[in-house]
Amino acid sequence: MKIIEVNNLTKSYGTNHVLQGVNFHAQSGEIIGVIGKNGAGKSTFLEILMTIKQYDAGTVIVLDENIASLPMNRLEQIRKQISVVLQPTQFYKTLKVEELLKLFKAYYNSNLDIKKIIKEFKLEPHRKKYFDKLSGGWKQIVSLAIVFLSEPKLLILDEPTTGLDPHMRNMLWTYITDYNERTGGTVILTTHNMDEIELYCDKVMLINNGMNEVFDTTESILATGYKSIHEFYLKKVSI
Ligand SMILES: Nc1ncnc2c1ncn2[C@@H]1O[C@H](COP(=O)(O)OP(=O)(O)OP(=O)(O)O)[C@@H](O)[C@H]1O
Repeated sequence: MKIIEVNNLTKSYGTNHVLQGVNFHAQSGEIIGVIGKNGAGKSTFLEILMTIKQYDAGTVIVLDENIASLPMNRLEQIRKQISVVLQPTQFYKTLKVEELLKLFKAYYNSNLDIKKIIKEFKLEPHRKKYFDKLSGGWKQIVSLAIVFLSEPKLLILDEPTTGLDPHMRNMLWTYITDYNERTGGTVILTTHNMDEIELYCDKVMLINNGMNEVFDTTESILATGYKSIHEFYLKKVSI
């Protein structure tokens, strides 16, 4: 199955030509990091893959379907197989963490054990707290725990580790890699943390000047002589 295939993708906001011919593909089971400087177009690219943002030209195939020509009911079926990190909303104010997880477990018809999720995401001390009263990092952790409840085929995460302390980052990556090994699910994410790309991603796409300047395995990039992905990034991208 073609999880994702993107050819010659372009997207402009007025005269700001953000994506100018991006080519990208993701196979089942891959973990791919999308990198680039602030404003490079990473979130725009991910939102197009999530099928929530219009694009100007090119082909975008998600889970074997060309999303340009799909009727709304088919698009909805595709969206059900994709998980994205939910933004905290007003709606969560009235719910405690455990209640929220139970609600989404029912919504996703998930077989996962809430107690296990609470343990794995280190949420025991917070399970009876109102979501709204949590710190930003813990809200992020709860949002991520909800994402995994759906056991998606394709997981799209925009800067999932931003704002998390080192232990929580480590926990999240353990969970992502475990999910990936267990279910064969594909993960596409953005991060500004090059160590995470080097440690955990199979492939990396660098968006620079609107193009996928590099799209390769982290191993191949390092084999060309860079000491680290961090060094690769600094040498490739100018301020
Ligand atoms: N809805 C929008 N309307 C107009 N311009 C937008 C819109 N969304 C994004 N942009 C612009 O498109 C460019 C790319 O933004 P995007 O958020 O995709 O970049 P990014 O690589 O994710 O950046 P960052 O690393 O800072 O999060 C920026 O110049 C931004 O100002």
